[in-house]
Amino acid sequence: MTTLTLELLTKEAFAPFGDVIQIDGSEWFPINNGTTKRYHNLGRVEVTGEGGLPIISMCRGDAFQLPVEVKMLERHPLGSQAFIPSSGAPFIVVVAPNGADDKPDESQLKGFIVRGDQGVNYHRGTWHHPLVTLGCEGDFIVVDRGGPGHNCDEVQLSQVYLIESAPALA
Ligand SMILES: NC(=O)N[C@@H](O)C(=O)O
Ligand code: NI
Repeated sequence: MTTLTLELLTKEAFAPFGDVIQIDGSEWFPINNGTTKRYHNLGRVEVTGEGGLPIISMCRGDAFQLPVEVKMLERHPLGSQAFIPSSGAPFIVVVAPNGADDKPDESQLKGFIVRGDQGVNYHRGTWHHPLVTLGCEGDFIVVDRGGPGHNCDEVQLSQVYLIESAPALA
């Protein structure tokens, strides 16, 4: 068993894996006669494959408590997948680049603690752990691919990675 240390989520650190959907630090322009700030194009929705279409869903994640065991990762080969908190719950994101064997490169496994005002948009094919809402139940808006075809590869990791702590959230 190996300890996985979480880091705070930043756009830069997450860039190889996807987009960070947040207002803080993002550019905006005025719309609606100046009464609304539009934070435009914070994430790229990708949909491929015959009959695929972008859909909007919601998820209610159970409250996980530390320590959290990471035993598997998944990826969606046909589309991106975004999780945007709608109830302000923090969550844990675990990602890995693809390895030469077309499985997660565990040597580059990364874990992030995500504030309840940050969302993530996994690029198509990014290896990630399913939703882990931390400390309380959490509601999320999910934007991903609907339609026919196989769109979820799951892989058991070579060992269990243990998340025992998380940095304090600002
Ligand atoms: N399938 C689904 O809605 N969620 C998972 O893909 C996940 O990443 O949590
Ligand atoms: Ni997923």
